[in-house]
Amino acid sequence: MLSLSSVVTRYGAVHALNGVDIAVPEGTLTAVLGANGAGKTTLLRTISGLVAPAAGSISFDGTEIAGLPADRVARMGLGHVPEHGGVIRELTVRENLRLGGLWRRNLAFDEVLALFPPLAGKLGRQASTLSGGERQMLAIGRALMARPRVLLLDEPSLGLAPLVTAAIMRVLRDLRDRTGLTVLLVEQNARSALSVAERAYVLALGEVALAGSAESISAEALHEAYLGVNR
Ligand SMILES: Nc1ncnc2c1ncn2[C@@H]1O[C@H](COP(=O)(O)OP(=O)(O)OP(=O)(O)O)[C@@H](O)[C@H]1O
Repeated sequence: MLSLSSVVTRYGAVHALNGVDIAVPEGTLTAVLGANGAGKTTLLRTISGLVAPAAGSISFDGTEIAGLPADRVARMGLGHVPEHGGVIRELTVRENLRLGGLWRRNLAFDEVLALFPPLAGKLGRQASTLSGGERQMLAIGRALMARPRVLLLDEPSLGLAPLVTAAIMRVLRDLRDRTGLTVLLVEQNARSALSVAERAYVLALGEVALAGSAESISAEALHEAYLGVNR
């Protein structure tokens, strides 16, 4: 459904992505792991049109989307939850959710609240008063309001306690299982991501250092790929 081929993204002289090939099959949860600076955020920003790749191809449902503006990519059905969620703290939970579905007639309000019960009782609360976990739920909920076909998630576990992270991962798994949503999950928290993903890629210095089914990626191989051993 979504596939990247030989994608290169540069910031000036820095090659943040250096010829990346990644395939995200429809209805699956694919994880991209890697250390700080490996290129994970750049990968999602390149897919969603926030930065244009210098080379390579990104195909979404057979359409070439590399370099298209972010609003067009979003309307095609790619929802992006940025690092730290991008929730607007001054707005209420309800207002944040409404913003996510602004250009959709058929809002997914009740479905989103059913997925994240803690938000249902706090619709009138300012987002700044939420806990870290609730804010991440709101960020994911806001992206779901636009009824995306693919959800791109940038480190949803960042700064969250293990139990809260586990709850978020369960929601992602349920979404995939019940609605067939396709998810590309970028994480430093390899253990959490591998517990719900079918396939995983490990990025190191802008390149895919390791790829395979989630079960096939051993702790040792992960460690080596993170540390750049044998490179
Ligand atoms: N706007 C920018 N200008 C210049 N260099 C950048 C910019 N954004 C990222 N980089 C560099 O590109 C490389 C990849 O960064 P990126 O943020 O994609 O990695 P990451 O894996 O998401 O790391 P993190 O987990 O810290 O967010 C790093 O070397 C980073 O310093």
